[in-house]
Amino acid sequence: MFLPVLKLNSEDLPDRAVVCGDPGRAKLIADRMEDAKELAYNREYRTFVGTYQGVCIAVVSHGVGCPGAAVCFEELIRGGVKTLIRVGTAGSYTQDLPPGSLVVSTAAVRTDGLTAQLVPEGFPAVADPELALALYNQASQVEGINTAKGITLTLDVFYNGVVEFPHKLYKQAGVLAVEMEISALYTIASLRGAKAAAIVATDGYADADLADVYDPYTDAVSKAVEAEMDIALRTLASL
Ligand SMILES: O=P(O)(O)O[C@H]1O[C@H](CO)[C@@H](O)[C@H]1O
Ligand SMILES: O=c1cc[nH]c(=O)[nH]1
Repeated sequence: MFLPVLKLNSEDLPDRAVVCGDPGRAKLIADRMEDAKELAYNREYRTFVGTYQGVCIAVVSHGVGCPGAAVCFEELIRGGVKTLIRVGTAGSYTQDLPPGSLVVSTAAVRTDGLTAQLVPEGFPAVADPELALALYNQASQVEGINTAKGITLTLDVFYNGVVEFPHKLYKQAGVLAVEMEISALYTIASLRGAKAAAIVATDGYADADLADVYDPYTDAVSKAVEAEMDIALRTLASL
C-alpha cells in the first residue's frame, strides 16, 4: 500500500516506530541504529528504517502540532505499525522537573483542536499502560537524569496570543508538562488498535510566555534528549 503523505510503501515499514517532531532529530535517532536507510522525506515527514539490538525499527518525524502529526500517525498505523513511541520536548509545570528532566506521559489532557474533531469530549487520551511502564523502566535505569511519569497536556499554542491559557489550573491538578502532539498520538492509537507511549525532555517552564523564555539549546536539555532517544529505541527493541 502506498502511503501518500509520508510517500512510503507500507511493505518497507516494520511493526514498530519511534516518532519525533523534528526531521533533524529523526536523523540523529537513525544514526544510533545499524544500517539505517532514509526511505522518504516529504514535507515535515522524514522516514528512516534501521536495526537496533537486532530489531527492525522505523524513525519518522511528524512536525509541530496535532493536525500534521495525526496524518503521520494514521498513515503509519495504516501501513502496519503497531507500536509507536514519541520522543519529544516539553515545558515543565513543576520545579521538581527542571530543564533536562524526562517525563513519560501516561495520559494527555486534550486541550488541542484536532482530537475534538475525532472523538467526543470525554474520551481519554491514554498511553498503552504496559508500553508506558516499559518506557519508564528503561528511563529509570539512566543515571543522573531526573525522571517521572504522569499526565502531560497537549496544546495547540506555542507563543501566546491575547487569550490567557489556564496553566495554573492544570499545574494545581498535577499535570507535569506541556507539549503539542501526544493527545493526537494516544487518541489515534486507541481508535486504530495500536499501542503508543511517549517520553519528553523538559526544556523550560511552560507557565511563562515562551517568547521570553524558550531556550532548548542547553547542555542539560541536549543530554536528556540524547538519553530519551536511546531509551525509546531500547524499549522498542525489548518488546
Ligand atoms: O520536540 P518535539 O518533538 O518537536 O516537541 C515539542 O517541540 C515543538 C515545539 O517547539 C512541538 O512539536 C512540541 O510538542
Ligand atoms: O510545546 C512545547 C515544547 C517544548 N517546550 C514548551 O514549553 N512547549
